[in-house]
Amino acid sequence: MTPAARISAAIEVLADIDARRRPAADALKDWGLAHRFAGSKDRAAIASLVYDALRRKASSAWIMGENTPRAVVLGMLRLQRGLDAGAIAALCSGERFAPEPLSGEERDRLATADLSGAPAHVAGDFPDWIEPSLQRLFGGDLVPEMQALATRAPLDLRVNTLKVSSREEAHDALPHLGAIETPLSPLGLRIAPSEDGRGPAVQSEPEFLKGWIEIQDEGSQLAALISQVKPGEQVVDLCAGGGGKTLALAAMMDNHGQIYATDNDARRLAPIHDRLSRAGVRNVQVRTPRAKADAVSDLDGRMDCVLVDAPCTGIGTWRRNPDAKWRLRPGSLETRRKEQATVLDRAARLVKPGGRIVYITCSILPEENDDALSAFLERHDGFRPEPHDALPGQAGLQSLTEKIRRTAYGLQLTPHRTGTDGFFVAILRREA
Ligand SMILES: C[S@@+](CC[C@H](N)C(=O)[O-])C[C@H]1O[C@@H](n2cnc3c(N)ncnc32)[C@H](O)[C@@H]1O
Repeated sequence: MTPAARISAAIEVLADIDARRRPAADALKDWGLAHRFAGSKDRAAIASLVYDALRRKASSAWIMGENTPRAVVLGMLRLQRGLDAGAIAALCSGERFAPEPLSGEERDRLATADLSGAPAHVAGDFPDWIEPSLQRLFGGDLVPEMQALATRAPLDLRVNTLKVSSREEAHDALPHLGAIETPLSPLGLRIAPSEDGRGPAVQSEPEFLKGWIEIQDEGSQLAALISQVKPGEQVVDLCAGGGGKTLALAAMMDNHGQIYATDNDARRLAPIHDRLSRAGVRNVQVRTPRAKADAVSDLDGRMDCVLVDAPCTGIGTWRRNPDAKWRLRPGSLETRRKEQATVLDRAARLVKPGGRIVYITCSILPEENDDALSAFLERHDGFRPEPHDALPGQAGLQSLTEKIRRTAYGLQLTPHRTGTDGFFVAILRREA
């Protein structure tokens, strides 16, 4: 397919996403099935155009003066891909499979594209109804913070110290990936996003299959490190899902002590078994929930650490899932908040006197972070937030100290400040 035909296809897919209010991945898959002539490179390039358009949907529509799939793609080519009006006009030739030629107004707008005067939710590409919440966290940094969340994310890997002695060893075994060391996590390797947004097929690398590396954002690696779990501890990973954090904790504990990994959704937990065995983890007991029974009821009051990687809106991962931002609704935030209260209350019963709850979200909304914790502290006597100034240093992450944003109770990572996904981490200590 020609570059112009790929742009036409991206406009078509965006129209489908809008019309049927469906996830981008589903619309892209259907497009591929209906256009079998398109090869894998074409499909990847179209997906990349669609995701870039979703990242910059509001600002692209703003510069073009209308919110149609065509306007969003044209605006994105200008704002995100840096093409000038002439280059975009050359792509829109109107020839077979190419988009229709630019109108006079489109050409003018592309030539003078400018976001000055745009409201924050347009310049930062996010739904306007969350602006007051984000303003509470970011204040004057709101727009640069949200613009950073609208960029493409790199692919981060975590080196598994249960299998490899050092990050260098894994790095040297994978020279063809062109990875660099992540600046903040001592275990991370980073592969920059490519020009067309395609990543390497890391999951088919022999080193991946041998368990040397896992795909994990640096922010998620840091959140696990901040928990400071140690060999010999008794730990519940209450919202273990596919096990990203579980694997990181097991490596920190060097397979000593015990992690009980559970989740209320057995389907989400299912992939953990293969991942644990590939990673050489031997100190994790998976507790799969059966019907409505509590899978960890025998552990109440006995845990040194309960990790609550809470269900959340996932706003901190919008670089990777840009279509999620336009589907977020106030109702889903309310649902997540109730779930957060439920998991925190469950964690409180598991932790022993002197033990701790590590609360993590991949959100930047205060409602899901500090507010969830202050409501918890109102409901539960005998817990206090761990002073968070010292946490990065205690976790051996001095380089994080200057960069991280501190909130009332926790630490907030963001693409703008720490170059990671948006993660929140706080520790609540149960009094001894
Ligand atoms: C952010 S995801 C976990 C990601 C995972 N820890 C990782 O690092 O890959 C949140 C998880 O919480 C689970 N969850 C939601 N409500 C829960 C509850 N009441 N008890 C336990 N898990 C719950 C969801 O099924 C989901 O898998």
